[in-house]
Amino acid sequence: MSFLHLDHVSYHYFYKKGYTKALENVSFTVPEGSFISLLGPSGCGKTTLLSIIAGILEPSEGTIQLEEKPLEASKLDIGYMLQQDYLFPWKTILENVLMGPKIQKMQKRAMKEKAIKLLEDIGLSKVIDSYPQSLSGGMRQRAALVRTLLTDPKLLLLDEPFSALDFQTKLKLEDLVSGLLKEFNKTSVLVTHDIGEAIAMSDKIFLMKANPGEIHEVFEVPIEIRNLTPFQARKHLKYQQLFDRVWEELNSLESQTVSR
Ligand SMILES: Nc1ncnc2c1ncn2[C@@H]1O[C@H](COP(=O)(O)OP(=O)(O)OP(=O)(O)O)[C@@H](O)[C@H]1O
Repeated sequence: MSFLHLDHVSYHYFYKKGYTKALENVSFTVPEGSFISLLGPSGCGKTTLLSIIAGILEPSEGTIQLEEKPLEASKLDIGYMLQQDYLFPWKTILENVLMGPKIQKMQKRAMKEKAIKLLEDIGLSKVIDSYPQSLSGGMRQRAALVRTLLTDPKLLLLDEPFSALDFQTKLKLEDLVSGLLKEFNKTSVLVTHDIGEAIAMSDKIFLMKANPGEIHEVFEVPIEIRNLTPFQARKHLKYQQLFDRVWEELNSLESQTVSR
């Protein structure tokens, strides 16, 4: 079943004296339980596209369907994970993950138990009652992930969630997040600048180009890599081969953008 479907989506930002074609004719389908990445040079419309899927921006043209219903009619919960963790410094980790209007409306005791279990699973059992400022960047991002997963969204939108972390922490978190998303059969869309991350985590990569923002090429990640953890995937020969192909294409797109 097509879980998420975009049909000829365009988005234009208007100013007093003109407009920018941030997205032009973007169409693709994401099956349930799969993980796709949006990769491309700066300004190709990745964040705009994610905001449209989240329902924050309305497309200038085209339609979006979730579970075969128009996005605006869908009751589906969408989770968002960003580069910044947005934890409140005056609340403990447990209080932070239980924040949010949706969680507040749910059964308090059951949610608290679920939150503690998830925090334990993700290796944060010792810091449940600590404040965010005493945690490392990776721990804070793990807490933010728990907050996102707690409402049990079927669709997860990840906007460069690992880009502010050091390399080692990022690799560990990629494995953790990928494992959890597979276990709970989530459908995910990741925005990233990192080719390796896109290959190691995704089923498919949509390489975008700028001016106007379009899908330039779609790369299928070989099944041999998809069955591995992201860390193991990075050591596979097929990972290297795909890395080289995507690198070459991205480089040529970036040089076209610079020479404009
Ligand atoms: N609020 C805005 N007003 C006007 N133009 C905008 C606005 N936001 C983005 N744009 C323009 O739309 C285009 C796409 O921007 P977007 O931020 O979606 O790209 P991106 O691929 O996410 O970029 P980056 O990788 O640098 O984050 C760019 O040309 C950008 O300058």
